[in-house]
Amino acid sequence: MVREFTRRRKSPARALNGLTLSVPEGEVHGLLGPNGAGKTTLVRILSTVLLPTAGRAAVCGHDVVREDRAVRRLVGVVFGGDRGLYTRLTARENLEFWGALQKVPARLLRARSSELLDRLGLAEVADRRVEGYSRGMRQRLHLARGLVGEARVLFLDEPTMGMDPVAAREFRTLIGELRGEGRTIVLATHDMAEAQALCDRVSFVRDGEVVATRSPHALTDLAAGVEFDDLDDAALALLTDLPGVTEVTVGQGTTRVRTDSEEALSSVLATAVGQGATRMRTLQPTLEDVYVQLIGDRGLKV
Ligand SMILES: Nc1ncnc2c1ncn2[C@@H]1O[C@H](COP(=O)(O)OP(=O)(O)OP(=O)(O)O)[C@@H](O)[C@H]1O
Repeated sequence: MVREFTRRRKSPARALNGLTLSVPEGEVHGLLGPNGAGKTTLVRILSTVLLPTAGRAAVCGHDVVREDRAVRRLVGVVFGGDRGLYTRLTARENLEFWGALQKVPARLLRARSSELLDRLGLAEVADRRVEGYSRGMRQRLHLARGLVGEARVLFLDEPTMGMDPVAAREFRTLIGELRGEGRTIVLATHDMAEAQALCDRVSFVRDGEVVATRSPHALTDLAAGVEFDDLDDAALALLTDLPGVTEVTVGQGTTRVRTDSEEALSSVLATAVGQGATRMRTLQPTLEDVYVQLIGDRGLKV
């Protein structure tokens, strides 16, 4: 899929540059990538608020352009931060407003709003204006809003942004529950631990393209590495030249070698042992290591 934004006196900005992605029903799929990679643009197209410049996308078999009404009935969108809530209304009024827009019949809407407010721990404050809510409460209300139309597919764009750790953990538990109900969830996040904890698969997005899609477990294999205590220069030179070695760093008395596969890691181990290495530790890579390896440092600094 391609999406361009026209700019004054400049060539158009290409937010999506031939991005291809397929998410099976019931999966929690993470979108990871630096600022400006195109994650929000993708979520906006899939939730029908933005048209693609070229290419096609479908949600549960419905084309997001030709069958936008059907898609809107199926999806819920939850943005992080303060976007999209009416702060002068109460939580209940916000939900009833959004539900009415989604054409949920009035009686059902009242019952569903109460149920959601209860489920998300907002029952006691349901009739207070949202302007007095903490960020965590607002985020939970956002999630309720995404669910008021009984969405089968949820798009969450940095949903725990700015939440304190306890609120974020509670929120993740909720997302786990929603997954348990068989909903499909697409989660754009900058939080590696969050992606690792929640996602069945993650896609790394860079410059409007998907650079890799794997399970968090398989992705961390990508960045597999090992640390040696006692390597001489000859051994170092041999290791550096092995296929699949992506990084060799020498620190105080230790050498870290990272590879792009388990296979490459095996040949690193065999070579190092052949060169007399005796002390070694495997490095447990995190998604953050993979992110830096695939995307570079850029995204983490912003
Ligand atoms: N309405 C717009 N007008 C012009 N350019 C836009 C518009 N929306 C997005 N872009 C550009 O498209 C690119 C992708 O932006 P997008 O918001 O999709 O990235 P993102 O991956 O969600 O980033 P972040 O992590 O910061 O939310 C950026 O270069 C951005 O400047």
